[in-house]
Amino acid sequence: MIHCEGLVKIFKSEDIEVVALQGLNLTVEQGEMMAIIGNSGSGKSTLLNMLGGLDRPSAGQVSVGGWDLLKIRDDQLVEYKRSTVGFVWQNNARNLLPYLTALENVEMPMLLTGKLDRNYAKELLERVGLKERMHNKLHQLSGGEQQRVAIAISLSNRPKLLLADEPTGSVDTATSDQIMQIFRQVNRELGITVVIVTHDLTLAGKVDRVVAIRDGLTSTEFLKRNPNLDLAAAEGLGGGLQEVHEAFVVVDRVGRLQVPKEYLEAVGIGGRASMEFDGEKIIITAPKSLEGDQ
Ligand SMILES: Nc1ncnc2c1ncn2[C@@H]1O[C@H](COP(=O)(O)OP(=O)(O)OP(=O)(O)O)[C@@H](O)[C@H]1O
Repeated sequence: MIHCEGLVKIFKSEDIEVVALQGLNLTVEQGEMMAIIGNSGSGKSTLLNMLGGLDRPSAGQVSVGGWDLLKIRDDQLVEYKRSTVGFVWQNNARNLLPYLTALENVEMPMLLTGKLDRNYAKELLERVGLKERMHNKLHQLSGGEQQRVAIAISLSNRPKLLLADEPTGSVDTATSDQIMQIFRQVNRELGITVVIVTHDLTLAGKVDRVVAIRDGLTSTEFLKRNPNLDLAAAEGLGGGLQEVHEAFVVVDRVGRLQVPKEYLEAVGIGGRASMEFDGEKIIITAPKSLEGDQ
């Protein structure tokens, strides 16, 4: 569904250049539900904006569902956004119109694309558990309910890919669980690929695969130890990333990998390292010739 290779995004202003993505590789299979984690400034939102067609990459390869997002023309980009992706943000005010009802809010993007389907809009609101509230105005709904309307809106164009940027950032734990359950259902029942960007490690513990981004590159990948483990069981384990997942370092096609800074500092590696292969393990140490200087 998603394929990024050597993806680069550079922001340029007057005389400053920020390299937000430095050659990022990422593959997401159709029908996957996965999370992307990383510290503030690591490039998560930049990546999501590229995938959502909200911003253009500077270089590298990025394709989503057969669309080449580097070469895509502006008119094709409009079609891509209409037909392929749905977006959920932390700040749902960006998606919603307060003076309209929940149902009218879901119908609005359908009206704009000339594809009004009231029954489908109602079905989506039922899917997110708002059957009884669909005729309420937005300001009569709680923050969590509004976020669920935002999810229904993101599905109104029948996307193949749902992108969520900190979707539970401003709701309580119970609502956050409810939202994750909705994502899981949408993923399983409608076959929509779901990519969630988050800081929240307990949230990340509830998906099958987590990819960590550091300095605009994928660094570590966490895979669920037991893919059959359901959400409730994962919660019983604390739902944390380490309990549920096993961590792997990401090695790209040409053999590059990121060694965590703490490890490098602990063994005193600066600009160079020695590497040995003992037939089984690859051992990276501080350069032999410099050992005396450490
Ligand atoms: N429009 C922009 N112009 C200039 N620099 C930008 C722009 N957008 C992002 N950046 C820079 O790119 C880098 C990555 O930012 P990004 O927002 O993708 O990080 P993030 O991981 O999503 O962070 P957060 O979790 O705080 O949202 C940061 O150094 C940021 O300052």
